Amino acid sequence: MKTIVLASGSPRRKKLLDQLQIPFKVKISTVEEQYDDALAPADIVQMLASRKAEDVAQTFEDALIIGADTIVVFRETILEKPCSSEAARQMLMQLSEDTHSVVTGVSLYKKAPGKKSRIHTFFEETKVTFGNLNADDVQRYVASGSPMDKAGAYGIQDNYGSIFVKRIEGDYNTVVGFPLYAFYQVMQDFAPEYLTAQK
Ligand SMILES: Cc1cn([C@H]2C[C@H](O)[C@@H](COP(=O)(O)OP(=O)(O)OP(=O)(O)O)O2)c(=O)[nH]c1=O
Repeated sequence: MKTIVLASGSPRRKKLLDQLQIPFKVKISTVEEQYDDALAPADIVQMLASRKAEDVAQTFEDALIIGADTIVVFRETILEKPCSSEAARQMLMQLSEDTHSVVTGVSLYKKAPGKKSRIHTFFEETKVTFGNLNADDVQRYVASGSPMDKAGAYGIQDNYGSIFVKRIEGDYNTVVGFPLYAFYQVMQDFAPEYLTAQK
């Protein structure tokens, strides 16, 4: 039986994929998120997304495996998940009153018995502009613990986190970690059998 597998431990990605109302499993990949800093952001997220999908694909025979990765880029520097509360506070203050990019890569790995495996990887970018951040608001948000598992130290969907965002240009869901619109477009072309099989 054909299975869709989300190769991600991110609850936000699971929630977004749930919105398509197609059944899927979750299996978290164990790949280390390492990359060469000299690579372009789009190449980094696509490489990591495909590694996550390939890793999880090893345990399935007839499946579509989906990997994803998100990074924040500010003035050509990549901001990952903060390593401490202080790092989170500094990251957020750095983003105040300025525009940064959130880049998410998604990789679809299709495996079927007797057929050659196929992989399709793409990325989406959304520009996010923060307003003038108040130190007390940042402190309160950092104290909530929420920034710690998020690239750039914020979640646009979070309580407090959302009040920093003045404007975005691009798909909101790319910032949350899974560009649902682009994903559905790609699915119709690359893996329509996984959409029809579930209807
Ligand atoms: C900027 C931003 C990031 N994020 C999240 C998306 C990602 O989950 C996380 C970036 O880390 P990722 O390494 O992309 O993903 P992950 O470690 O959470 O999960 P996995 O590797 O198993 O797929 O930051 C938000 O939830 N909201 C935001 O506004």
